[in-house]
Amino acid sequence: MTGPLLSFSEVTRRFGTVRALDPVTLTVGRGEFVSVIGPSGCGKSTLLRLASGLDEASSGVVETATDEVAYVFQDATLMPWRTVRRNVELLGELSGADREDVRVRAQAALESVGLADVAGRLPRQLSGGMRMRASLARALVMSPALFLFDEPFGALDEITRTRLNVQLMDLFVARGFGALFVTHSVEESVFLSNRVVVMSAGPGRITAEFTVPFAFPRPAELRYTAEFTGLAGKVARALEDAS
Ligand SMILES: Nc1ncnc2c1ncn2[C@@H]1O[C@H](COP(=O)(O)OP(=O)(O)OP(=O)(O)O)[C@@H](O)[C@H]1O
Repeated sequence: MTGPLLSFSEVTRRFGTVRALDPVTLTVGRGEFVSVIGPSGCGKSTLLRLASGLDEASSGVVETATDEVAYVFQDATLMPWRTVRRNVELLGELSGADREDVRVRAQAALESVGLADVAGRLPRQLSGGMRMRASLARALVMSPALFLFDEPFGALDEITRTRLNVQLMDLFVARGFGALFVTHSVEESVFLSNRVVVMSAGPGRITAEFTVPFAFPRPAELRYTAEFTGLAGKVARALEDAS
């Protein structure tokens, strides 16, 4: 299939008198990782809700070229009484897929996020980073074509976050999904993305867009190179201008 996986064409969203989004035009291609960065309240979560169908645009058109969409939140939202494995199997179970097939896919997803050894534990027996990896594995079971991420690593410490960035990038390279990734971290956005979109608030609109030229897979050390810090500096300046 050709054409973008996700597209916003001149999309606005109003809540009463609040203009949450001014016309926003944005696409995510197949196998493309796009980050959205912007000050609090600029409409990032609104964009994701529109993309997922949880909310409707006031005007303009939102189109997704796939039904296989996964939504990953900052809160891992695991069921506390289910083991990690049973949590990871949950979406497969709910989809009515064959039990054995779900078990095999869950095992593969657990292995791909490095949680196979702790699959028998309950969520409260995991660290915050492990819980987020379990949340990712649960989404991966459905092999989504499009991932929507709402600040998935925002609550984690810097070292864990950096590790999970590398792990997510590896998954992106291996699985080739498209992603719309909301973050407050400039470094994270540049490290993960093909493209970084900067939004400003009041009303939310796109004020800058950067193409990230580094080839995948990207080594963690990329962050310390002059090319990386130079581009991150440009994104940071655009973010300051937007705030
Ligand atoms: N259901 C709603 N009712 C009224 N106003 C809303 C609603 N949802 C969002 N808004 C408003 O729309 C604007 C954008 O909100 P949104 O949550 O998309 O911002 P955000 O960029 O994700 O913020 P943050 O970075 O703080 O999570 C804000 O002004 C917010 O108050």
